[in-house]
Amino acid sequence: MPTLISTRFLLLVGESLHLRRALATSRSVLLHTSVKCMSQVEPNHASLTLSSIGFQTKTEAGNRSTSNKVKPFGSPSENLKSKGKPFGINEKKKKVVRVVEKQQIEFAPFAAKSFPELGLPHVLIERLEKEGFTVPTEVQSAAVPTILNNRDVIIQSYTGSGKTLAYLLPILSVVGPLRGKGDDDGDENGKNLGIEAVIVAPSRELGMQIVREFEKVLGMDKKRAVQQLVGGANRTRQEEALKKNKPAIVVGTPGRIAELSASGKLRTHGCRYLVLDEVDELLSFNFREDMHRILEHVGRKSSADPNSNAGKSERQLIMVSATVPFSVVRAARSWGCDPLLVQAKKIVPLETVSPSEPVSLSRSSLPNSAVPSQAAVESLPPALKHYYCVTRLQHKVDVLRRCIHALDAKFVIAFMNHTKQLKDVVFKLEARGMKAVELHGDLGKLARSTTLKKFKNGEVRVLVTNELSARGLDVAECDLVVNLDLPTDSIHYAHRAGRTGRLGRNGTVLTICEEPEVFVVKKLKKQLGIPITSCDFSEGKLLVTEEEETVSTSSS
Ligand SMILES: Nc1ncnc2c1ncn2[C@@H]1O[C@H](COP(=O)(O)OP(=O)(O)OP(=O)(O)O)[C@@H](O)[C@H]1O
Repeated sequence: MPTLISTRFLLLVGESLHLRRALATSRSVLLHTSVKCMSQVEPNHASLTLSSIGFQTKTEAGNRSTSNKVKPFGSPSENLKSKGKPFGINEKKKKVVRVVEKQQIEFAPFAAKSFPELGLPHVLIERLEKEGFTVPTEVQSAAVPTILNNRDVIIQSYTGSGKTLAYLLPILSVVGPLRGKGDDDGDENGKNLGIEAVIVAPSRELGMQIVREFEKVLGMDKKRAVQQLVGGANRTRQEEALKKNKPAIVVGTPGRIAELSASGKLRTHGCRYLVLDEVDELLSFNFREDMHRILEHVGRKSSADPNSNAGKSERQLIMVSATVPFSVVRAARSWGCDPLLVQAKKIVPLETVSPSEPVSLSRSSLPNSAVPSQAAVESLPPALKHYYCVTRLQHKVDVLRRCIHALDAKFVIAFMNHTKQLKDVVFKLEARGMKAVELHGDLGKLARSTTLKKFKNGEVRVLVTNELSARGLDVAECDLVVNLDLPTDSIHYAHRAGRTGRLGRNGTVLTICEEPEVFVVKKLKKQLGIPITSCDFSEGKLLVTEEEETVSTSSS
């Protein structure tokens, strides 16, 4: 079984950049062999376990022998070295290759109890501890070792389950100042490695939030390793910062990244990671041209370079969303290299996902009378409570106010479909003594960030907004989401609802609708496989006005 053995090689040679790059160059061939190898282990395309793709936790190693010094297969140094017969490595280096026997693995760390189990570098774990991150979430337990093992992935897990750290941690294990090996500013020779990771997000708010998450883990003194490149901000200043700070990681919106790349100010051909956060949104028509440029250029050798495999992908592609329609699966198959679908409790090759069994919510695959699938349920945090209240259009804001009082909600996000109506709702709430503020894309960058800050600080109780805030916005304390207008489909419902109940917290979602719209709520209920209970508000209390229907969920 030569292919299986080759994927278990550990190289004893130093971890030079050239070696890493060369290893990366050989990815497509090696990943191909590893998938072949997996199909032998899992002949019926059953869910893969981390162990079946070559991971072992420290705990497991420790259980066998306290003197066992073999690191988990997921640890960054081995990952970079365990690529079998690397392309472009000279014979001398090949001779110092040693085979480490495959460890017997009893279980996979899908619910790891600590970050060290995931094979992250010590320095990174220290930083996580300082910031209060001690236990990985389920999706982090599954995704971190998989990404460290250099696999292209789609990470799908419900809103607020910690998907950002799920890709941020393996990236910081390999690039930037906290990586496993090397000095702060570059490779072993102090040479700057250029941009090594590009993270793309569909909105400025989300882009800036991802930057803050990186900065939190990097710490004050190393935060210049990441730079934001979002639209709406001063482009010249961003260009100057790129030159001065020489960041290893950039996070931005498609337009600004594509613009800077086209102008030659952002060089990403040598980039090792391309992350598409909220990938289903990035696939939308609006971003088509910019995404095309990004996918064609980031981590791909220029055709002008005679020594390169022009256009050949060396980058590792990481796609992320709570909702993964089949269009994303199709796109991932063509952009990625044998991608895996990583969910909280299972990892499967994307090849095994079919349109009839969607990964999660899919417009096309959920007919009107769709029976809810387990996958659909997986887009929403389990602890959320869903209600709807029927009223006339002119009374909607009053119902909103009564709901806030009844639930004593402190951080409320109210969604509407049209920007022009936001101001009116803010005005009505303020007139009734409730502090509110509007947030939408027509506001300037500064106004948007000031507004968000006010909401996060608790200076205002209600954020009245549109679809702009539905994706990714992370306000941990948000305890109530209200749909003042119906979302256009179940995907939009899921992302709006996901602004509350983050990371296991409780949260309530209320949809306020008119009588003729009730059938839409019932349709959402079926598609999402959740109870959405009819309610009313009276004497400062929430009253359930309908027997909760039992919603059957297929547990396939
Ligand atoms: N292991 C952890 N321990 C404690 N807090 C965590 C952990 N992982 C993530 N968090 C925090 O949980 C919050 C939600 O994480 P994140 O925004 O990454 O969720 P998400 O799954 O990407 O949500 P969405 O789908 O809405 O974008 C963040 O504030 C993050 O800092």
